[in-house]
Amino acid sequence: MDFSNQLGIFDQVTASEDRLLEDLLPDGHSSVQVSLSTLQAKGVFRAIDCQWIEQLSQHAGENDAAVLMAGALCSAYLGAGHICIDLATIWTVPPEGLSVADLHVFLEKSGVSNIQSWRDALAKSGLVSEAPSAAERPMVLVGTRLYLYRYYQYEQQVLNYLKRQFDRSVFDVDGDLIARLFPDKSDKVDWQKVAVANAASLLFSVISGGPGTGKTTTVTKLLALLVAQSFAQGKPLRIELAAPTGKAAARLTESISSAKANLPLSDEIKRAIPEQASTLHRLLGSDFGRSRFKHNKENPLHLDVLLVDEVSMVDLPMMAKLIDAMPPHARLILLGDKDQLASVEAGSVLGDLSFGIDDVYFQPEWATRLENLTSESLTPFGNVSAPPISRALTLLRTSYRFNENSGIGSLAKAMNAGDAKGVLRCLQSDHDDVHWCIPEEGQTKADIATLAKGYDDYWEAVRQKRDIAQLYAAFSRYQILTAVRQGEFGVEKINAHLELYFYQRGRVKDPHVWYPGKAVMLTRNDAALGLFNGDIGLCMPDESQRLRVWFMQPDGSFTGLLPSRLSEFEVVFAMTVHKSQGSEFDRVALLLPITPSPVLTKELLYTGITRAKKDVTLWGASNLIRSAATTKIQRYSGLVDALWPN
Ligand SMILES: Nc1ncnc2c1ncn2[C@@H]1O[C@H](COP(=O)(O)OP(=O)(O)OP(=O)(O)O)[C@@H](O)[C@H]1O
Repeated sequence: MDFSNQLGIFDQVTASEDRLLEDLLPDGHSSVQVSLSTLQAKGVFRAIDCQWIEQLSQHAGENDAAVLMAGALCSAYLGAGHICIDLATIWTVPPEGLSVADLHVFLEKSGVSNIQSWRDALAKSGLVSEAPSAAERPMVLVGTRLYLYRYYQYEQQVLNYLKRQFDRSVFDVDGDLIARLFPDKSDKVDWQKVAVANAASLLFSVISGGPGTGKTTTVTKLLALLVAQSFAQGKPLRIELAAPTGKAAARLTESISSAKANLPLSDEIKRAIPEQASTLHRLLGSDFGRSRFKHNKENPLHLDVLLVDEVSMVDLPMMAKLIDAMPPHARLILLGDKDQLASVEAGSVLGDLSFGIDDVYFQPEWATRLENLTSESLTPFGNVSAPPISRALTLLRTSYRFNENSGIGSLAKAMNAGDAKGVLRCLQSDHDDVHWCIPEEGQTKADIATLAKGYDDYWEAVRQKRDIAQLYAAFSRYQILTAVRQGEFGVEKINAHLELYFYQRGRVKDPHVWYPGKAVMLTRNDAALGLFNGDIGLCMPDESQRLRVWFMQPDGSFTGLLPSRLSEFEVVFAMTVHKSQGSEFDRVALLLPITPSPVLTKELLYTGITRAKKDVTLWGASNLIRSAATTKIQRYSGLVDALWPN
């Protein structure tokens, strides 16, 4: 039951005052229920967290407030993207909306006087198993970390897979072929070449890099090397390409096919490198509505090599299921930008895997092996304290899209480094490709007319009834990105204002119905239509003048659907930065709210800025930009400690 609805005044109370509220609640409710309801009203817990705890206490008979409070925190943190909670961390870094003092009052009321007593209560509970016990209980305790059982299992699946890879033997790699693929020599280390030699040596590898660092170029050469080696051995490879969203899959298809054209290899080898990428859901055989995929340990994927792009968007459950479905002999190559926002759902797998890679390179003997294969000077990068995971990782460190003088490149670099002064300096400089719009004193609304201007070309294409491919191209050249969903500067209001503005300018006849040029984004996967959350559709008449919503397929073709067939979607002249992951646009307008928000982090701004290929305009006040640049997202999991022990 949601007690907080009965007591709106909870919003106002602090932990020390909520004792009074016990008198207001119906008889028979314990102080833990009061605390949970108070914390729900404060936004620390969601209704679902409290319901879960109520079930645990009613059906499993758990009455220990220390356990129930920890369970609710575990559930709430999962909702915020964490895989687990750490009792020791929470003790000093309380959840958003609570002071340390308040948290301690709540915990004391739950019988917790220190971290050890909290841990002891959990260890004693019948609801908690203590690792390495395999007992299946709702929660698992590992040191001071507490997991919901299923998430502990996901993490273990990933860790066990990685540990198996660390023990595997290393493949022979054709160094001459690598030299052919990378004919150019320079004084600096060619990290693309190193990445190819590294990934070709292993069954599991990660290639990470910022925008334009040549991830696709590199991986296309890697696939070429693997194909050429397999031809030499007379064993053709089954290669599959995948990405988390339809858009990202379409982009991977496009980039692989253009990168292939430049390969200095025979047509036979080029033909054997596939171009067609699918979504991870489709690859695994999504059984929409069920959490289990058709492909799993019992029914593994039929492939020898799997390349997954945009891995920063892959959450922990999806990664665990993917790994589960990999045949033991097959190679898994993960590609992505470790510094981008983590997945919408729980975990930050790519960030955790590549946690120390900025500073830690390879174990010395591995650096020597790669040096022999590539003729690159890698000895200086040998590091005795590099953990086994470091062997699987290569970071591409040079951007070929943004040179030293590029505004976007410099802005992204400063943001990524958390260098607030550098960010502001870059915004104030006279780079052609970076613009800064500062809200005026007292401004409460976004400047819709200026934001809308970026769509002039698109509306012209709509007016001229250009074909859908041209329309799509025009739409993809510009995008307004918002940091938040709600409020005057949130995506919902901005889209509503934009539609109204387009209506007032005569571009839209009636914004309340479907109209030519309406742009929508699906907000749910739709198995029947073969469409995915995040897919973008543009409304235009077909040959018989019936309005249809056109979606681009991963192969670049278009499917037109009657608008009535779409159920869950939203207008997408503006989209959130989260939804823009996996896409790039020539020009981006990145709109920040005018009041501080916890979502304003360096990862969010970095992701938004790097969606722009040619031009970015940042709308926001300097204090918010400064604070975002120095705020880093932290997602708790056990992966970093397990993989990067030093
Ligand atoms: N070693 C190189 N030398 C010169 N140009 C390169 C090199 N590697 C990549 N490029 C060029 O840089 C651009 C970006 O390369 P690529 O698309 O492979 O990067 P990416 O990291 O996949 O980019 P994205 O940010 O779009 O994911 C392409 O035009 C590519 O041809």
